[in-house]
Amino acid sequence: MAIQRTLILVKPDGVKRQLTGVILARIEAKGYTIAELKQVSATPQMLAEHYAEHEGKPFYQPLVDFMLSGPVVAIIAEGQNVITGFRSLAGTTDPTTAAPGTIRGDLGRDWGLKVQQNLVHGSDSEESAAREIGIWFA
Ligand SMILES: Nc1ncnc2c1ncn2[C@@H]1O[C@H](COP(=O)(O)OP(=O)(O)OP(=O)(O)O)[C@@H](O)[C@H]1O
Repeated sequence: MAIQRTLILVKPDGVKRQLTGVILARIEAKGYTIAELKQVSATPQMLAEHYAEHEGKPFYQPLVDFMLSGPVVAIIAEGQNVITGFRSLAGTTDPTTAAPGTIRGDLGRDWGLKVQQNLVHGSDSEESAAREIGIWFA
């Protein structure tokens, strides 16, 4: 498997809870390289592109509003199988049931939080990674 690049976001809940460093440490400890890193305030236009596949779903607008609620940290990570590997490191979408040992499983808290407050995003395919890197690192 060739070296891949993926787009990772530390979502506004992760930034507000000051977990950016912990999340970066887990990415680096896995052996992935941080190729690019920046804090960004997303725009509605960026989020419309990023979440285009979810447009029309009931959670779409709450998700967009949440992603506009504070800065995010955008990361390009590189490594062998990093696309699938990071999603495995992140854990399943819902932090309340994500496995221990994963970012969402260990750091997601049951505060009656919404599913969208799941700390991180990671691209799900090479096509998504290329598209999303274009949005966040235009
Ligand atoms: N049922 C839901 N209710 C509220 N928010 C949701 C729901 N399903 C998904 N989301 C939000 O939309 C995001 C994108 O959904 P998707 O199904 O692509 O999840 P994912 O692949 O686990 O997460 P991501 O793409 O952010 O890494 C999720 O990370 C979550 O923040």
